[in-house]
Amino acid sequence: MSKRTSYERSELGHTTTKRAKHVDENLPYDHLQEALGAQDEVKEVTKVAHWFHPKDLRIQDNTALHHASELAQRSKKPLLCVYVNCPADESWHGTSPARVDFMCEGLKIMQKELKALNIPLVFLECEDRKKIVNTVIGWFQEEKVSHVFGNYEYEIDELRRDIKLVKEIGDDVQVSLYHDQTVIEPGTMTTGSGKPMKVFTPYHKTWLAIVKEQPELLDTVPAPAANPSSFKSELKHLFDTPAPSPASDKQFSSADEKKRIRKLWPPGHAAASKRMDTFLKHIHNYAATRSNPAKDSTSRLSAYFSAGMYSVREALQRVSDYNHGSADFSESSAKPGVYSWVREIVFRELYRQTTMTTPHTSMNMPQNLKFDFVQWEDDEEGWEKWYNGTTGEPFIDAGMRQLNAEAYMHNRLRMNVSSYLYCNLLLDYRRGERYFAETLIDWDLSNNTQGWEPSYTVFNPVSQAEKNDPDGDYIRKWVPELANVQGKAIFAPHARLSKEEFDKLGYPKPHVDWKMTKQRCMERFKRDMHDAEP
Ligand SMILES: Cc1cc2nc3c(=O)[nH]c(=O)nc-3n(C[C@H](O)[C@H](O)[C@H](O)COP(=O)(O)OP(=O)(O)OC[C@H]3O[C@@H](n4cnc5c(N)ncnc54)[C@H](O)[C@@H]3O)c2cc1C
Repeated sequence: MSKRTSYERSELGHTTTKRAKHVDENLPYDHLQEALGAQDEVKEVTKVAHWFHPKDLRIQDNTALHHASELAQRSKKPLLCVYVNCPADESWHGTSPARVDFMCEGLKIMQKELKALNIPLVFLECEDRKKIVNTVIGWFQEEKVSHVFGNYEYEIDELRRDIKLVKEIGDDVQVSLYHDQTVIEPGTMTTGSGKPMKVFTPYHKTWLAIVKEQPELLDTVPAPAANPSSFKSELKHLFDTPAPSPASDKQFSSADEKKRIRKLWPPGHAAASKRMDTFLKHIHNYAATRSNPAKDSTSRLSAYFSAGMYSVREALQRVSDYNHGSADFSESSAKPGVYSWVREIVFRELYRQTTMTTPHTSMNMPQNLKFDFVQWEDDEEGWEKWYNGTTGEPFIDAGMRQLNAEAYMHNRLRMNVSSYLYCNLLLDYRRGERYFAETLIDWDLSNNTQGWEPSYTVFNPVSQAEKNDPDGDYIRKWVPELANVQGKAIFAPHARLSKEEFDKLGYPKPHVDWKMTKQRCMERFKRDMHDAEP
């Protein structure tokens, strides 16, 4: 993948902890609610538009699109769809070439699907991310749109974008936003004292109870109804605007790479649905095998959820059908595979709630602000070895090589390589977080920032590999230098083989001593965080 490995200060840069706390106390989401509530109702419908964002790229079970369609049908007015392509926004967020290509191909599929319903999907180009709102408002005015629909995005910049939209769109256009990314609306699950829940175990328990009580939360909505065919000629100028293609800094490094990634990750709702079919055939094994990366037994649906090509409601509907029609996904009622998979979806739900209710997590700041006081090291050699997968720790190197080859990494490895980066190499975790964003096809700000949230747990890559890759097959697959190493030596070849045997492999010796660097990390965290006052 043609990707960058050194980042500008502004890309990793972050605000002060004081400012972070201020933002948390003045939620952009609340300001957006206020702005939406202050709008006058626009009674006369001229045209209805749905504005797609990079997280709702599907026409099936798309909440805002469905409501837009209903209004258009009721008022017998045309439904139009729009997407603003802003490469500068993608670069700002660090979106990977694989993900940009996946989205561009997905948009082409949607344009065709919508055209078959006589609904145009118009692509607007915008060079400056600060001008996205003005670009789209200009188009709404040109097309005399009276009602705009969209789904919420919970990251701070996107909430601010929508605040600007509502405030600047003018009195004769009404904006309506819907919750679409989750089963339970973010922000609504609160503790006894009315604060948003942040701890997984109680959140999970409550989530399971709510969904069991209200299985209708998993109901899906139909794709939009067709515009009358006469609109096809009336709105001729809106059909077939050229779909965006990846910008020059988002190109694959070779035609081979493009072919390989596209084969691994075919875009669109139909491809996601097929993947779900396959996964349901194996879901019974999920609890037992999900942590073994060699088994590759997880759903690999994350790219589809993160681009919104598949809705979690639709996925959970399918799981509920498998679960004998029941939305009781608790440990005591559901099969272990079902319980365990839904639990991961609940992590995803909690992380969206956290993004919305702790907005500083979208600002390159750790959730626990004390981690912002840690003095990180400048081990450039370690950094280079980490991203190339040549640290000399086989499990870490296998994970990083999978990431570089597939634009995806198994969850167990994500946990290990992140811990290795900020604990053992003691490098700023934000560098790894950004590298993930610029490489993963499934990059998702909520899951990525919260996956990278630093902690005191230091994973031991040798015992982790012994436990989760017991036969060493995952390591053998991704680190071919070790393909012929037998037995337990595969997990720590430098320590477990003779010097002569090791030297023949052409594999590097460990860049750092794990035990010593664990100790260094504990001392550093304690030293820098103990008296820190965010
Ligand atoms: C450091 C780090 C960074 C991560 N970055 C991302 C990211 O950018 N995008 C992303 O989608 N996930 C991220 N994850 C979470 C997780 O690794 C991936 O969602 C998972 O590996 C995707 O594979 P799958 O679809 O086969 O998952 P499955 O095991 O089939 O799980 C089903 C779905 O549940 C959700 N999910 C699974 N695990 C988690 C988790 N730990 N946290 C939140 N949601 C989860 C995903 O949407 C996933 O598709 C990260 C985890 C870590 C530790």
